[in-house]
Amino acid sequence: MTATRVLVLNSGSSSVKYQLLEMTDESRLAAGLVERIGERQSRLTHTPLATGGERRERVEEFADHEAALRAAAEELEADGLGLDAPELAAIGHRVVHGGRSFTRPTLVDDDVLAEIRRLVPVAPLHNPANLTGITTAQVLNPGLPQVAVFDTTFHTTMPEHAARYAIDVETADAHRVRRYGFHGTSHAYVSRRTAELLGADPADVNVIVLHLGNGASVSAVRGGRCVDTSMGLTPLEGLVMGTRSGDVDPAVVFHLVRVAGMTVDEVDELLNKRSGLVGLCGDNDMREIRRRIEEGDERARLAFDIYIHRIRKYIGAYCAVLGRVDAVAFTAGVGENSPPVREAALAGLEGLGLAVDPAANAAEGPAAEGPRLISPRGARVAAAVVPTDEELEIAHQTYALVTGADAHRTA
Ligand SMILES: Nc1ncnc2c1ncn2[C@@H]1O[C@H](COP(=O)(O)OP(=O)(O)O)[C@@H](O)[C@H]1O
Ligand SMILES: CC(=O)OP(=O)(O)O
Ligand SMILES: [Mg+2]
Repeated sequence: MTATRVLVLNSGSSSVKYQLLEMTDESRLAAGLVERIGERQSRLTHTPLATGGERRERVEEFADHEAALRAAAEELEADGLGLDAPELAAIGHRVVHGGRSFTRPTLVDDDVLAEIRRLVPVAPLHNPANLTGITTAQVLNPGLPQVAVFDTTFHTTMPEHAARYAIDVETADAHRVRRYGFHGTSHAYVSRRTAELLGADPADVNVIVLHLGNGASVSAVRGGRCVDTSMGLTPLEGLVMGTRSGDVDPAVVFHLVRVAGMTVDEVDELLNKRSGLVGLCGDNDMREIRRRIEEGDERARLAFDIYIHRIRKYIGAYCAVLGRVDAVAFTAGVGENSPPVREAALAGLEGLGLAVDPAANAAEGPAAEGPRLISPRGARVAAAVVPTDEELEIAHQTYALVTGADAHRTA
């Protein structure tokens, strides 16, 4: 029997998303999510898509990522899709930080694991979870190929003038301090799909991709290659995010340590977990923030305005970086689902050739599924909503590596 299936694991700081894909037709056989890992009431939801069965839910304590993955494996097993099924060709893992070591998807061995572990200090919320995903899967099926697909890979094409910080070169190099960028799998996939939406070859298209999820980043993509992105040494730089501050004057850190008496770890926690939208208004879910704004809540309004202002600054900056922009693409949880964010991000930018068609932007139901344009006919720069699919992209990369096939093109 030929093994044509790939299991994809996307382990986040407190959640694991997984999907089992049949690569011959790109169908999804099962999908699931374990949330609130480490809390008393973790929740697993599992949808057995192959059988058309009912969605199942388990609310219980999953103390860590290993427990969460074992539970996910049990659910797959219950559908006859366990990790020892002969149809399974490999497991593809999202790994957030690959430093400069990994410029392509990589088959995991002990050296690869050691390198991912070495990078934990620059992705403390993400790489430990990714490592646990790999080591747990290795225990569950020791013979199965495990492939690491890195968030940083797509950004390794950034030129030195975009990737370097203007700090002493020897110090920076000694400690590998530079801009790496993240969400690369999403930026790669969405920029390619945007070119397809325009009916153009990705090599001929310049795109600004706005990945607006809980973590958020923007990239400037010229002819299919990343030339700049907003995240840096770690996923903290750039846009205002759900709980992360994005750009601040680095002296804020010295000030809080010297004047407020905080420890470096406390400042780290402040900027990563108690800042961004949650720090500004107490909520990080854009739906809730919009609801509060409708009720006249001033703190929610200001948080929204700060969030949008930062996005607009990056759009302007990346117009200058690219020189010619063909499209601005919105993706991820907020980018795909929030018409007010898209409208506010592009309002008044006609001078840059950007505009939003209100009806297309607000469309709901079947008209709002899949990649679509939201700019008016004849706009100089296309504005688009292009749903990301990190899992499909990771599955492609993984399958290509283990079968020796070409990873693309996707549908
Ligand atoms: N219908 C919606 N309207 C507005 N925002 C939404 C909607 N659905 C999801 N979101 C936003 O998307 C975020 C999650 O985005 P997602 O890309 O799934 O993030 P992550 O992968 O980082 O967990 C939520 O926190 C919420 O702010
Ligand atoms: C790198 C990063 O920020 O990832 P996420 O959005 O999944 O937190
Ligand atoms: Mg995400």
